[in-house]
Amino acid sequence: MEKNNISYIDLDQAKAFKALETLSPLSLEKLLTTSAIAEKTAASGAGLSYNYAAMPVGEKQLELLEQLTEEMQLIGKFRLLAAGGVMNTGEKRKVLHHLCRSELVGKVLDEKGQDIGAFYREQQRRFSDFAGKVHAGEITGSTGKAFTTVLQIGIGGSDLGPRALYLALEGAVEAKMKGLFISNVDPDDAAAVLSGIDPERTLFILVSKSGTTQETLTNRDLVLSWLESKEIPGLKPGKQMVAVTSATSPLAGSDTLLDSFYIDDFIGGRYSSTSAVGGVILSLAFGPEVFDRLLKGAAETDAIALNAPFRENAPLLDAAIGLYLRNILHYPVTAVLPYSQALSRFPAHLQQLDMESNGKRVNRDGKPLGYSTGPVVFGEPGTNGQHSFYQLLHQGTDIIPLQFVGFKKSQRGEDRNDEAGINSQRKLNANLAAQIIAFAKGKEDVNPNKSFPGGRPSSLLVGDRLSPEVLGALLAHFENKVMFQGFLWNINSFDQEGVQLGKILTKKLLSGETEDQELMAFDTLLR
Ligand SMILES: O=P(O)(O)OC[C@H]1O[C@H](O)[C@H](O)[C@@H](O)[C@@H]1O
Repeated sequence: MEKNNISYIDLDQAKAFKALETLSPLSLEKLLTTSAIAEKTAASGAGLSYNYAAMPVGEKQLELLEQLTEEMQLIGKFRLLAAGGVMNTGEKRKVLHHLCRSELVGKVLDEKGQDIGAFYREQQRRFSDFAGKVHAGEITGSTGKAFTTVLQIGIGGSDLGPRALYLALEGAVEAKMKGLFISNVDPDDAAAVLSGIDPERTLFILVSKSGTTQETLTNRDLVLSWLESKEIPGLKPGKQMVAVTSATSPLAGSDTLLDSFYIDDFIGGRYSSTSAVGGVILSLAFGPEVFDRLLKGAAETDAIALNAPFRENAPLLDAAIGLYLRNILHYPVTAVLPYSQALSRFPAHLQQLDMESNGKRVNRDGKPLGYSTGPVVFGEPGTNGQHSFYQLLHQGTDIIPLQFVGFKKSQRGEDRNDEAGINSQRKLNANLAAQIIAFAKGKEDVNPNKSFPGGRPSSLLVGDRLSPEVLGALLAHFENKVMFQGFLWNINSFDQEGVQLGKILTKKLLSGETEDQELMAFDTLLR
């Protein structure tokens, strides 16, 4: 037992988990009733609700899952994390992305006694003030023209979350600036984006927490050279750019740039969308007040995740049921299917959030695990996915649990009734409801090729409309679900050693230091 009365045991040592393993699986068809649909629901933030009536868990499973969350002390671990506990055991760091939204359990001080939350709020005040001055024309491009476009240069957590949130907000609120993104080191990415912008009116945001990421530094240099190449009188490339980085990075304190905004090492890349990493572009593109609304929604979900009892705690329930699917029913894959085109890049963000957090094979102390951990995550918006991979989901040989997301209203409210008086939003959600039932119940047919096995589980997160608050809640729902599952697997969800080897081999190859014959042979194929 460590201090704070928190103990860390592997999942397969938990009594409740062993008891879960003894239960026989339940028939989804028997569990799925209209009363279950009415009752098996829990709240997340900003009015989001999580329905798990089409998941294969009955009363006994839910009781044992609740016991498991208590035995593994999930809430105590969350409280410890939010209070500044060193929960990133691989890098010996605190994990403080929640602090960007609220002081969930009060102030958090660093080793020098500084208030870390105050630092985050000061940075938010700075970039909010900066955005206001850009919108007012008080801050312009180096040739005196107003900025109309904001272009983020970053990759991984410095791109996926911010890009997903930008696209999700485009239809929710009036944009003040056009947002664009360059991430891949593939020169065609930058060339395609740069071909469509006005260099004098584009503000570049260079985002790299470490300040050392090869793709981002390469694209920074490419953009600065591109600006130089335009030979526009008076244009100073560095003064068309701001940086977002950690105070310890080589990019910190650059005086060649227009300004810099900071995060610290306690904000992990895939958890950084509610820090300056997402906040600068979202405040410039939509206004600081919109970013504030997003933070408010996320804070509501954080509070539910920390304080609500199990059956009323959507992130905790979602995490526990996901554990059951992964470690009792042994499903290695899950799909997140948002029935909202605005969330087109949200599954891509969740791939990094979930798979980079929980794609681990040793526990938080480095001991190899004897059970499965993070699932493969994929997804596309509905209804498009129905015309792509739903064949496998319905009639394939493997069961893939599904996580649907839906909204009662469209964002823009621009719709049309057809001759039967049915509008597009109604058709979108009728498809969603129909898919849940088709997956769960299936359909028998004398022709095996036309029969649907059913028994394919799904959950549904539903909100009224995808507003900034609901988007913040959705983001925090999955961040907290991933965190809780990491606690259940007793792993460190907050470092990412698995991405280092590829980088090392690339660096050796490019510097001519490698002696790996096979690596050089493949490199030759590509030159
Ligand atoms: O923000 P940066 O330091 O440039 O890192 C960008 C990304 O690259 C790393 O390889 C990690 O896998 C990600 O977690 C991180 O978000």
